Amino acid sequence: MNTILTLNNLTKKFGPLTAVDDLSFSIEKGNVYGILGPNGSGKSTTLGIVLNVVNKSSGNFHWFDGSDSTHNALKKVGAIIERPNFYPYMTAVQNLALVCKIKGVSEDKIEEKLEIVGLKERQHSKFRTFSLGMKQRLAIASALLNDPEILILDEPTNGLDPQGIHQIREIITKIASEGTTILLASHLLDEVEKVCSHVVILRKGKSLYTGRVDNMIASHGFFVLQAENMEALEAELKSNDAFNSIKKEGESFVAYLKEPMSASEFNKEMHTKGISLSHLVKRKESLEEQFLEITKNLN
Ligand SMILES: Nc1ncnc2c1ncn2[C@@H]1O[C@H](COP(=O)(O)OP(=O)(O)OP(=O)(O)O)[C@@H](O)[C@H]1O
Repeated sequence: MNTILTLNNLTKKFGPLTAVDDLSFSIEKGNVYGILGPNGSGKSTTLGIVLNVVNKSSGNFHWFDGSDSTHNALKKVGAIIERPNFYPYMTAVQNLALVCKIKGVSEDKIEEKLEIVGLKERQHSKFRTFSLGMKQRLAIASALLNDPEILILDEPTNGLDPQGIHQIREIITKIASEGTTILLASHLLDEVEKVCSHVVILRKGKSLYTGRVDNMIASHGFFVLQAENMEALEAELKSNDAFNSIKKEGESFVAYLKEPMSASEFNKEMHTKGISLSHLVKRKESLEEQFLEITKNLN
């Protein structure tokens, strides 16, 4: 049984607004999935539906092979879709012990899970003394207490400082490397590129792209370039992090972008580096245009 979650033509309407529009994708075991889209694109609503807190309007979804009720299947799912909510005057361990009682799982795992999220040393500190990043990490430990098949996170790094963001991303990567499937919603392209193997890009509730992140990155387009000084151009392209690869084609270099960049941006950058381009053409696949349209609203 390798499929964790399947969505078929899932749709959610709030009055006249279609928040999730005919969405279909599946989640396979062992991968890290990102649902990427700007605010209001339907990420949280999608998560809410599959977690049984929002009613769908049409379409369907099922967990695992579909033989269990959603209610039972969700016992194998760990999810954080709201701000972590623990008792401020209780310690990390005491809060997790309470979660174990509520979920009906053994307290044996508390130490191991605190270790995974880097909170073992602070296990006896009261929740109210925790930074936002620590609170988020405790929430992850809490969601892991029943050894779920899949961990679901809604905007896991929202509001955190750069160090907190880095820690959370490292923890997600570590949990995934140990075999837990992950589904996270994010409005940050950068986050999805860093953490996820697969992505569903949403705009206005519709999926624009579903597939591997590396295939998506390969479709940012490419520049066809010539310069007065081709050696200087080649050296610059080789050292420029914006490109996946470069190749010589006739009199030109072809440079494949790994991140969105317009021709005029690149031209300006070359100009400031003293490289005068005599030929600059950008070619892009249609996905890239869709992608840029989404990402211009991000960050
Ligand atoms: N309970 C509700 N009643 C009416 N409209 C809603 C409700 N919940 C969400 N919406 C609308 O559905 C659309 C999708 O919202 P959703 O929260 O799923 O998007 P999102 O991508 O998660 O964005 P954000 O990151 O801002 O939460 C938005 O236009 C939102 O205003």
